[in-house]
Amino acid sequence: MPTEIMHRPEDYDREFDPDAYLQYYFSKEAIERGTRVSLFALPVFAQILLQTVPENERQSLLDIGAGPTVYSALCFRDVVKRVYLTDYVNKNLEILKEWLNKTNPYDWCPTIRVIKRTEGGFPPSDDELNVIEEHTRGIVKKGGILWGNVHLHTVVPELPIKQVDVVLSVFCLESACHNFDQYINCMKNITRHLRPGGKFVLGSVLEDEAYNSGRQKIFSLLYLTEEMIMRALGEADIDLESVKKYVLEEEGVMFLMASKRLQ
Ligand SMILES: C[S@@+](CC[C@H](N)C(=O)[O-])C[C@H]1O[C@@H](n2cnc3c(N)ncnc32)[C@H](O)[C@@H]1O
Repeated sequence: MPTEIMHRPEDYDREFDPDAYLQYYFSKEAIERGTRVSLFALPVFAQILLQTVPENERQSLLDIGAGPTVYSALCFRDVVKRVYLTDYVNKNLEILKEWLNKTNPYDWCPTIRVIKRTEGGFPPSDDELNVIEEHTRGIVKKGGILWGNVHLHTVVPELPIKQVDVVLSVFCLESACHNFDQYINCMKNITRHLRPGGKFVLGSVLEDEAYNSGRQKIFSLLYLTEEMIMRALGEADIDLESVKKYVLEEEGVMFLMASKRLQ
């Protein structure tokens, strides 16, 4: 048996394959094989924001480490007016731009169907799916597709700090960090974009050290416990009393939403 190569955080630009990732996690077959837990958690958080935050306080959302995926924008399409999708890997940004310009054949309808199922109501028609995707394109056009690096003080250099209403990051930090000190630092970097009182949404793998990014290309993960993540959030000005979290032990993931402290 060949030994699998373990890719490291510094290998993303060279080794991450957006097509393999989408195929493995978001193709019709993958979605039917086992639903992505993100597609359960994010619509629930979106609904909470819709019901509890006044419209003028939820104008913008920044997804850090979106990869080639647009599901965050799909889930929050009725919550905010502008979505910024960002990633470190230029190949991912190219796929996102192709989606925006409708030149990428990738089919997001299976994902939208699952999001709609979580949201409740009747199964959507094909026309409804198209309307949802078009509306989502509109809010990403108002925001943008931008490069970012969680190791930078200003993660997305084109965006000012302390301005965004909702910062979201799913399965990114544990991919990008070698050790816990780096993780804490990156957590501070990403929440710096959030305005005081803004909402932070995090999806994280728990207690694992590697994942398959598609076609058996394995990347390392920083081993994290729930306690470590809470400690990092506390150091990054997140109000720990405000944390609403879902821990899915079987899946080895945690999703949470919390507020940034007012000062
Ligand atoms: C496991 S994928 C998650 C993608 C997407 N958020 C999702 O939920 O499917 C990890 C992502 O983190 C990005 N990433 C890795 N290092 C990064 C860094 N230093 N700064 C920003 N993003 C990074 C990768 O390019 C990749 O898109």
